[in-house]
Amino acid sequence: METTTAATRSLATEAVHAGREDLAALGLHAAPLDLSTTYPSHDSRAEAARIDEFAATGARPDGPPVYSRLDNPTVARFEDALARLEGTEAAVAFASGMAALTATLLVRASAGLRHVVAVRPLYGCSDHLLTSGLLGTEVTWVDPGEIAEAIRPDTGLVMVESPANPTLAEQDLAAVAEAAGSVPLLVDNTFATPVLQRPCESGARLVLHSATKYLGGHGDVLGGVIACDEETARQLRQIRFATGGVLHPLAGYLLLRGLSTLPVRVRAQSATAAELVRRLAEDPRVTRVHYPRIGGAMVAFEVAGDPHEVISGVRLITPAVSLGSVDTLIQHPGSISHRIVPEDDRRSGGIDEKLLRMSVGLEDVEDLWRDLDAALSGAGSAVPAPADRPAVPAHAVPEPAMP
Ligand code: MET
Repeated sequence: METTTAATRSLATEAVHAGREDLAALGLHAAPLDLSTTYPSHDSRAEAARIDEFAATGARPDGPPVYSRLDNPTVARFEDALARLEGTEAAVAFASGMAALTATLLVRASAGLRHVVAVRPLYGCSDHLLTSGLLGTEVTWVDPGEIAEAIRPDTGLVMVESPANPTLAEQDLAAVAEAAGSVPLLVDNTFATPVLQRPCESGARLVLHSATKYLGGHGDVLGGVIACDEETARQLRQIRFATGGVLHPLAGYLLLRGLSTLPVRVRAQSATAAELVRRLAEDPRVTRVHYPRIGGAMVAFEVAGDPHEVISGVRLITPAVSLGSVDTLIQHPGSISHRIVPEDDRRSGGIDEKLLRMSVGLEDVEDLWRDLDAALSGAGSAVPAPADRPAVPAHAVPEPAMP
């Protein structure tokens, strides 16, 4: 049931082996980290030919690399592994998820297809990039049922995020792909990860990840990636070379390592999230809980009281934007992740001002619940801000008991 269409090996096996098949033959166990920005060659005729070939096709150059804005072997390992997990022919990595989305929009706009049809909510900065028209694109925001009728001759992309940031609203991806017809569908799969959902199996042509989140998994690497067919990957590589939004090789190294534990992290974090959802749903201090049918480690909930008091009250849970790390994070989308989206647009995307978004980590569920329970009661709301705080240990909340 976990097999990908591209291989007979299970997802768990691919997570630890994909992108590393040549290591034993190289006499290596861990993937090498190649930090070279440039590569020596006495054969400039051959280098010229490789550059010509890349400019003409966007295919990954054969032979020795030329320059790291064009191609990097460590990043390529991460790309190969992610493509395998998503069941796509290729993947192209970028400096961030926003760089990945930018490159996708530029690929389509450079073909004269500047119009995008999109469904709210999306991650706040994705919404902003489309709404602002910063890249010369134009967006039509629609309900899922209106996609087909919104498509125009110059529509280059249909975009959805499912489960969506921050409400966890889900789309029927097969129905959306059907409605998109011949227009490529881009699905932001950051929240689900390929462990829970592989959008290309439902007809999506491109899958976007903020690799910063679950793929990296430890809150210490910024990156983005598009998984897609090789023809699209070639266009994305050409845009990446021209605009320079490359992933750093150290980030590529960390992301490849992060993929090894992605299936176990997602499963363990999802089990804890499901238990927290059960408790939140029964709690009178919580007016609504959002949790997707496919599961996952993201939980969103609306509180009866002041959501800012919950943020100020957590002690074990980190009050910070971002998600997908081994530790639990909580944030107020109206103030941070979706602040850049105008309030009316937030509302039309179902983002209530009482909504909190929590990314559940690998801590013990009882420790998390104790912290959340205290924060919901406003127990920590009287604690002064760090600058005014007397010299007490930062971890005044008891350390989690070890089993
Ligand atoms: C800069 S705000 C958001 C970062 C991240 N994409 C999130 O949704 O948390």
